[in-house]
Amino acid sequence: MAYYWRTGSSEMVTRTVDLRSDTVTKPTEAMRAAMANAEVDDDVLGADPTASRLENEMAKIMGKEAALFVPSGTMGNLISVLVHCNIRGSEVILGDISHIHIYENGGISTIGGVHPRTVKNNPDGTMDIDLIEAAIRDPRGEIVFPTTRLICLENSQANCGGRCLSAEYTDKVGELAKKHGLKLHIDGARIFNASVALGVPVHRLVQAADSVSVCLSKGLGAPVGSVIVGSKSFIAKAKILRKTLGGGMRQVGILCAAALVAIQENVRKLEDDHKKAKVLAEGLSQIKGLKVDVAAVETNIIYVDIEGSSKLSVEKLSKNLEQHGIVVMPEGPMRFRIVLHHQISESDVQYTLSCIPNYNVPNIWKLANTGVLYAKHIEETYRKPRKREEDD
Ligand SMILES: Cc1ncc(COP(=O)(O)O)c(C=O)c1O
Ligand SMILES: C[C@@H](O)[C@H](N)C(=O)O
Repeated sequence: MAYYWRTGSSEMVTRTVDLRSDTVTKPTEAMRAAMANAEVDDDVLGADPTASRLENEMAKIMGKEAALFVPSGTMGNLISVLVHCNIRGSEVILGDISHIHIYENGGISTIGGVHPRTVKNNPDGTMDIDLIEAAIRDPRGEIVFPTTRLICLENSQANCGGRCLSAEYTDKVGELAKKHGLKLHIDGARIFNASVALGVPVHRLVQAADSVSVCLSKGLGAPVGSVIVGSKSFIAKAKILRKTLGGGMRQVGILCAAALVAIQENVRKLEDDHKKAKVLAEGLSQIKGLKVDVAAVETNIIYVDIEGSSKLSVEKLSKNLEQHGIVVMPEGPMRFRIVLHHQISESDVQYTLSCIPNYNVPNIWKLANTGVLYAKHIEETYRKPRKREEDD
């Protein structure tokens, strides 16, 4: 949605700063060109050549034997859990605020008949390893207990604010899984964000995992899709389940072509997303009535709490921001979420801050030493009609 914001003069300024999620990016010109020229074939009857290229590329990058393109991260997680837990009465251990448990309609249970066993997510995105071990069912109790078959991690952990799980922590969970004959799946919707933030290659971060679901449509900026990676035999079973769920698609190379561009062009932009998130979090933390844990902002996600004493509310603040063309994701009456992505520029960050009530502009100077644009530039930038920006 484009918003009109009347400036002091007669011009109208059209500007949208969409901070709801990193799923909102629009395909770049390069992605659109790749889609238009994609080599395609029927990916159900055989193999779409562009889909195969993407799958081979992703398997290599993630250090796994094979990969499979799927329409969404939700389907990627569902397929992975159901392949690992293909026996009735299976149970999966996962975080109590993990995406699989909170935002996927309970699909592992409603469709897969898999029982979730939650362990509390710590603020840093981890689950205590001793609590994971304590949650593993004792096989001697089989007459009353489900059977634990899988542990799921999420890296970065979105509901904890995009916190990153280290390779060492993941390895420890992997060792625990092996010790008990379990499998390990990682919801790696934003695994590339974690990799860049930690300075650890993705294949190292997921080394201990039997399967990973990687979103192409988030920070990587592809218009659609995810990829699951794992062993050849895992992917063979996943492919059948994908078809069962209706995820087998025909000339899917059109979507995979954009994803290949995303991998080539956007991984290198993630560090900037994280920097902008930090600057924005820093600026927000200085605003009376808002609470932000700046230190906890490790990647591209910021959670903002409105203090009870403040006259602000999420409803009021969102309305105010929307009048300036800025959209955020409400997470409750006094909490909202902001997610940075490659189509949010540094000046968008400063513009957002300058549109928040109680924000005293001089603070921007304080932020200036973080290499952020000056208030004057904002004045110039937002006071004249802007050209349509394709690739910010
Ligand atoms: C951590 C995490 N996992 C999985 C998903 C599901 O991805 P999708 O929206 O493509 O189904 C999301 C959502 O965006 C997510 O944030
Ligand atoms: C809302 C949630 O489902 C989505 N994964 C996001 O982060 O935007």
